[in-house]
Amino acid sequence: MNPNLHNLFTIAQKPQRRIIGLMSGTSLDGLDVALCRFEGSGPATHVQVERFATVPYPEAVKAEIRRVFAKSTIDFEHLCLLNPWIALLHADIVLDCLRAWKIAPQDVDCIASHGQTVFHAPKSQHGKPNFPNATLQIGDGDHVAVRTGILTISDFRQKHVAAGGEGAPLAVYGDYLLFSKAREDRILLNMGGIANFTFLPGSLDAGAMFSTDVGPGNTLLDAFTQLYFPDKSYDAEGAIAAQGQVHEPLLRALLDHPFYAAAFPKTTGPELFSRDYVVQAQQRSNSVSLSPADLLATLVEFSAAGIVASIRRCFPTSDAPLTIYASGGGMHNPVLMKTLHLQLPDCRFLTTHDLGINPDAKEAVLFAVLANETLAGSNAPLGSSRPGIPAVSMGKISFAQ
Ligand SMILES: Nc1ncnc2c1ncn2[C@@H]1O[C@H](COP(=O)(O)OP(=O)(O)OP(=O)(O)O)[C@@H](O)[C@H]1O
Ligand SMILES: CC(=O)N[C@H]1[C@@H]2OC[C@@H](O2)[C@@H](O)[C@@H]1O[C@H](C)C(=O)O
Repeated sequence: MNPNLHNLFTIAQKPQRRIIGLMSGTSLDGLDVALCRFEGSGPATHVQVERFATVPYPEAVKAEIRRVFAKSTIDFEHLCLLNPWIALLHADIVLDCLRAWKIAPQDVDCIASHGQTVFHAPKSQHGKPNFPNATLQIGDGDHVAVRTGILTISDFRQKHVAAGGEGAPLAVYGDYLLFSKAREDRILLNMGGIANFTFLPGSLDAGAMFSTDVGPGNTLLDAFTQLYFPDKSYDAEGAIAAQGQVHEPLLRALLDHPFYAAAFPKTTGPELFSRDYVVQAQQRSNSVSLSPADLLATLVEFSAAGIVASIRRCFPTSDAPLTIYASGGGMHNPVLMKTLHLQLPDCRFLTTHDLGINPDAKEAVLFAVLANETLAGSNAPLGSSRPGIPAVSMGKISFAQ
């Protein structure tokens, strides 16, 4: 047998596995690195996050990624160069973390590498009838594996698309395995660049659960903060937005898009929710000369409105109090959180910390869960398939040798 396959077989059969989950999201703030210890798989998955770090990207790295990120016209050579460059950057960050944590690479069984999304194009967004759903993540897995010497599973989204999904959100698979609870309906709300949520029914019925994007989380807040305040990458604590007033006509114009009426599950990205999107809404609502504070206040309200409307669509009346477990950078924005509290007064807000997972680490952990399933789980982590949520295992395997 090829020794690589023998090694894979051995890892798959171990009672415990150490997997590093890597996530670099749409905010381009840095790489999340979660060292996880797994026991079991499927509904019997038990995960402990042994170490976690967010390693911020230097401005120069952000600038390189921004040259291709969510743009329909790019320098193609630059995209080609970024594919291995990002992989090597991520590999070196892993090696640095392991050194700092005093853990040898040989003591890690696998890296689960999301890579960097550079373009997301579900059919609903690209609108070209002869082309399928598509999404592109770069940061080649072979480069991560060879540089670190650690077996790497990467490029998780392509199988989802190939099997009928939009390539996102993949959170539903991990959320179901880690956070479902009998007799308790749960919402797992992640507020990254894009906001999404997973509904986990207390019935544990795999056919009833789903996750969906709901619109922008922080992406527009970051984009306009960076435009007006070039020395800031985001509006820390919502300090600028807190000084502004919501402009209602602009808010209505922002919400006037077919994405909001489309059925669940659905996905989106900064390709749609861009500066242009806001400028066009400003033109339609005669609000082009809004102050930065009023614009940011309106954009916070816009993010909150997408989240609230989607949750209300699932739960128009709240017979029993619904618990929302928040994660992602938006939970650190008090203005956004206050708006959500006000508009969902019947919901109880906790964070995934209350479920044993650091909310900043959650997405990186979810990719480690997907890798654990690919190694040791079944072919169908959810046990049943529903439109847009195919029952498939995900990720491509790269051997280190
Ligand atoms: N203290 C804070 N105050 C306000 N906003 C914050 C704070 N901390 C983080 N954020 C916001 O969270 C963002 C980062 O969130 P996160 O890391 O969850 O995004 P991501 O994983 O890149 O996105 P996605 O989940 O869409 O891929 C920052 O860019 C910023 O907008
Ligand atoms: C194409 C892509 O990278 N989508 C991300 C993005 O960031 C948040 C939201 O948009 C979500 O759909 C997805 O990531 C999470 C981790 C997911 O797949 O569940």
